[in-house]
Amino acid sequence: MIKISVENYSYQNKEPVIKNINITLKEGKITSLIGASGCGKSTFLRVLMGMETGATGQIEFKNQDFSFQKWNIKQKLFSMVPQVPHLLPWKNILNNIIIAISNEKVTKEQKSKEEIAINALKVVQLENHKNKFPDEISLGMAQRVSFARALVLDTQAILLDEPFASLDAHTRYILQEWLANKILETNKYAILVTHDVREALFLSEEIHVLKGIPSEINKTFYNENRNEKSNIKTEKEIISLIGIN
Ligand SMILES: Nc1ncnc2c1ncn2[C@@H]1O[C@H](COP(=O)(O)OP(=O)(O)OP(=O)(O)O)[C@@H](O)[C@H]1O
Repeated sequence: MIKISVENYSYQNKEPVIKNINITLKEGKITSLIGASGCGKSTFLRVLMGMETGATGQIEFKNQDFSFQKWNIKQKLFSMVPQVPHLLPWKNILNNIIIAISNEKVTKEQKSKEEIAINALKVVQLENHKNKFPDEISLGMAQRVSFARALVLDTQAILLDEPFASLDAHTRYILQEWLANKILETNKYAILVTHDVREALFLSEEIHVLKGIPSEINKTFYNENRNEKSNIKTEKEIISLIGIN
């Protein structure tokens, strides 16, 4: 498991945005964070990515403690799938993946960066489209490239910042199922930030509802039967807790 504790984070000495968010990620499972717009969900992921510095708290993984004071963008624990794919329009799909590992060292025994990237494209079933450019593929395909870019880094955990929000219902459903299976098969850890209560109930076994600024965990739901359709009562309770900021 990965134990995460963000005690405090504020932007440029302003009021704190996050206060005492403690969560534990479990292998092969997706943990969801849900909360009103502006409550600090993306900030939380950015702190974990090392994109925002100055947070206090720590991360514990395999009996090793990592303090946020020493945390930075070069950490190998987390990679992120953002809300929109942010592909480089002048590079083809393959090179959009390769660039994600451009700073990684490839040892003699390892495969070439191209092979690593092609394997990631196979996982998202896009290897036949590797020579296409971002404007030649659909949004759903671009989002799969974005998943491949996170997978290629082979980090322990994947942070998902509303990755399905801009997709049509059909593509969203297919990618959601695919994602849940991938996390399970590869024994990775994952955090999903979403506004969509049904998505959280469909994909995750633990759902934390955040509230307030600075945001704190208001309530945690344990959703052991995540695939069951009988979640309407829980769905209504979560919606009533989210409120607005
Ligand atoms: N770069 C920044 N500098 C200063 N304040 C920021 C910055 N980014 C976000 N904030 C503030 O931090 C708070 C949390 O923002 P954040 O984007 O993390 O919320 P969120 O829960 O992800 O919102 P949404 O669901 O709308 O994406 C907000 O009050 C926002 O205005």
